[in-house]
Amino acid sequence: MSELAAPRPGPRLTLPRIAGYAERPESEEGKLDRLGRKLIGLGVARTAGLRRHGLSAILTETAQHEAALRPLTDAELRAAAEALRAPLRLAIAQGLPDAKMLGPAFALLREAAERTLGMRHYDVQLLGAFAMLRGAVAEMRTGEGKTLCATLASCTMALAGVPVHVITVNDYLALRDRDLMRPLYDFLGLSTGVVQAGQQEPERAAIYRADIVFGANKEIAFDYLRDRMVLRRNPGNLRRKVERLSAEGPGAVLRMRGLHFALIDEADSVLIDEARTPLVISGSTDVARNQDPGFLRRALRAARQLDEGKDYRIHPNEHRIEITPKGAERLEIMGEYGSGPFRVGVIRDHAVVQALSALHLFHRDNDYVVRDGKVQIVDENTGRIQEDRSWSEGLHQMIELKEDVELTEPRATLSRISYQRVFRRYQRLAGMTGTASDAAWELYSVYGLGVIRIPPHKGDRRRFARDRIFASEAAKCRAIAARTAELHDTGTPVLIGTRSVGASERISAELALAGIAHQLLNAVQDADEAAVVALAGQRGAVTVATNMAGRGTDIKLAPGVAELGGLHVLLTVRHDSRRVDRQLEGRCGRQGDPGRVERMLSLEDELLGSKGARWNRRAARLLRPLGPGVAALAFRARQRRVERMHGRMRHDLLAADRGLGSLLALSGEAE
Ligand SMILES: Nc1ncnc2c1ncn2[C@@H]1O[C@H](COP(=O)(O)OP(=O)(O)OP(=O)(O)O)[C@@H](O)[C@H]1O
Repeated sequence: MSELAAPRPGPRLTLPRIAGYAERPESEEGKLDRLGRKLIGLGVARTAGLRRHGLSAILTETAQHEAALRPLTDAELRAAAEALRAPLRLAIAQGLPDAKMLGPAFALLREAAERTLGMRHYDVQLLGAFAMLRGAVAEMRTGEGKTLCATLASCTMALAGVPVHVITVNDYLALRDRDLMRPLYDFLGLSTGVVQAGQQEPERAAIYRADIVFGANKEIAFDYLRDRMVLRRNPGNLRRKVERLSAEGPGAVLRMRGLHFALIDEADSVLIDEARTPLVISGSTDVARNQDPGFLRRALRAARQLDEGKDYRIHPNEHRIEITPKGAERLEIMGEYGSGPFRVGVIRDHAVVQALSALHLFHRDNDYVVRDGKVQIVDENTGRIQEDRSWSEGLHQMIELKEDVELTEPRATLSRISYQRVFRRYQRLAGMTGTASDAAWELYSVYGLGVIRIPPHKGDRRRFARDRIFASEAAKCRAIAARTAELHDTGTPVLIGTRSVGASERISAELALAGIAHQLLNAVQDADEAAVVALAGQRGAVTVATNMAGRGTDIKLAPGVAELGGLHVLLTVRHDSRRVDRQLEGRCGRQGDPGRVERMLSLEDELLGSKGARWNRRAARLLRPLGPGVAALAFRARQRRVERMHGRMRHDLLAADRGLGSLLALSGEAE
C-alpha cells in the first residue's frame, strides 16, 4: 500500500458491521482517482442546491404521518418509536435512506420533540437533517437551530441501531448539546454519553457503549488512535481480537465500537481548520529519556545565538522555521565543541528548530498560557485550554525552558494520524455548519462530502457597518472603548470578539479605564461560561471574549433588547479565515433577531504582522486615506492568501500522514 493510500469517499451500501470494529478500509487510490474527485468536487460544491437533491420530498412525507401521531399518548408514541426500529435498520442498511423511509421517523421525532422540549422542528430543520442522512454537510446559517436539527439525524440512526458520534469543537458544547436535548433522547429510550477531557477508564469505554455519544473532535480522534494502537499491538484475527478486547465491563481494552456514523457540528472547523495539526499519542520510551534537560538547554542556547535572516528564516503563517545553509554550518561547528547527542547532526538540528519555534512561533497568552507553573496550550480555533495535551517532539519542553517553569518529561511519538484520516474512516459521515460554502471544495475533495445550502427559517435582519481602520493597536483599543461606551449608554448589549487572551485583556483594561463594567471570557477566565453567555444578551451587557464565544454560543436577547437593535457584535480583527469571522458575526441576528456587526481593525493587526504581509500592510496604509472600505480590501486580500496557504498545508499533511513527525503535532497521554 502506498504512503498516500486513502479511502474512497461516497456512500457505502453495505450493512454497518455493528459486531466488529467498524471503519472504512483504506484503499489504494491512484493520482487519477484523486484528480477526478477534485474535478468533480468543483462541480458538486458549487451546484449542491435544494432542488437538485430533491430534498423537499421529506416535507410532504413527514406531513403525511404527523396527524396520526398527535392523538397518541406518550406511551403509545414510545411504542411507535420501537416499532420503527426494524424498518429503519433495514432502510439504513440498504444505503442512503430516501424521503419515504425517513418521513415516519421524522414525523415521530417532531412530535416527541414538541412534547419533551417544547420545540417543534421547523421545515428547514427537516431539510437539514435529510441532507445529512444523505451524507452531506448541511449549511444552515448561524442561529438557525442546528442543535435541534441534529436530533433528527442522530435519533434516526440510533433507532436503526447504528452507534452515533455527535462531534463538535469543544467539551463545553458537547455537554451542553446533550443536556439541552436529553429529554428527547430519554423519552425515546436512547442512551447518551458525553466524553470529556480527564475521564479515565473504565468510565470512558462505558460512555462509548451509549447509543449516542457526544464529544469534541480531539477526544474522539484520540480515543480512536488509542484503539488502533491496541489493535496493532495484539496479534491475531481482527474479529476475534475485537471481541476479546471490547468485552463488556471494566476490563474492556478497546474504548470505541468503531467508526460507524459521525454527525459533525461545526463541520468546517472540525474537518478543515483543525486538520492542520496531526494527532500524536506519546509515551515515555528510551528515546524520550535520551532527551535530557541538559541537551535541550544546550539547543535553546544555540538557537539564541543564531541570527534571523542569516542563519534561519521564520515562516509565521506556515508555522515553520527554516535553517539556512549558513545556519546549518554554524550549528555543525557548535556541534563539534558539544557533547553527547548535541554532536549528532540530525538530533541537534531538530532540537534547535524546536527551540527556534519555541522562541519565535509560540507566544505566551496567544498560543499558550502559564498557569499554576505549567505551560498550557490554548487551542487557536476554540480559544480554550487543552489541559491534558502537550506539544510533541521536545517542543513543549523547549517552551517550558523558555518560560522557566518545571520541565515535564519529554515523550516519544508512539502513534500518529491526521484528522483527515480519522474522519475519512467513518463508515458514514455527515455534517452541519453555518459556514461551509467557503470550504465546499475541500470538504468534497478530501471527505467526499457535498455541501447543501438550507434556506433560513426567517430572514436575516443583521445590519453591517463599514470597517474602520486605525493606524495603531493602541488607537484601535481606545476607539473600541469609546464606541462601547456610546452603545452602552443606549442600553445595547455589546459582544467584543478578540483573537487571543492577551488582546482580550488589553481591551478589558481599556474598558476598565473608561469605567465600563464588563465580563471577560477567555482561556484564563473561563469559570461559569454558561452564566456569562446567558447574561451577554441583557440590556447594557458588555462581554469581551476570545474565540471561546466564536462558535455555537447561543446568546438570547433579553426583553426589550430587540427594540434597541439587538446584540451589537464588535469584531476587533480579521482572523486567518473568513469563516471564523462569519461565525463571530453569527452571534447576533439569531432566529431572525435584529443585530449589528461592526469591525475595527488596525495596521498593526496580527494578520498583517508577518513579513509575508508586507505588501498588504503597505497597501492598507496607502489606501487608508481613500476610505476604510478601500483599505479593508488589503486585509481581505491577505486573509485570502493565508486561507490558501493553510489549504496547502492541510494537503501536504494528508500526503505526508505516515511520514516523519511534525513539530506542530499535538500529543496526548498514552495511558
Ligand atoms: N424549532 C425551533 N423552535 C423554537 N426555537 C428553536 C427551534 N430551533 C432552534 N430554536 C432556538 O434557536 C436558537 C439557536 O439554536 P442553536 O444554538 O442550535 O443554533 P445554531 O444553528 O447551532 O447556531 P450556531 O451556528 O451559532 O452554532 C436556540 O435558542 C434554540 O432554542
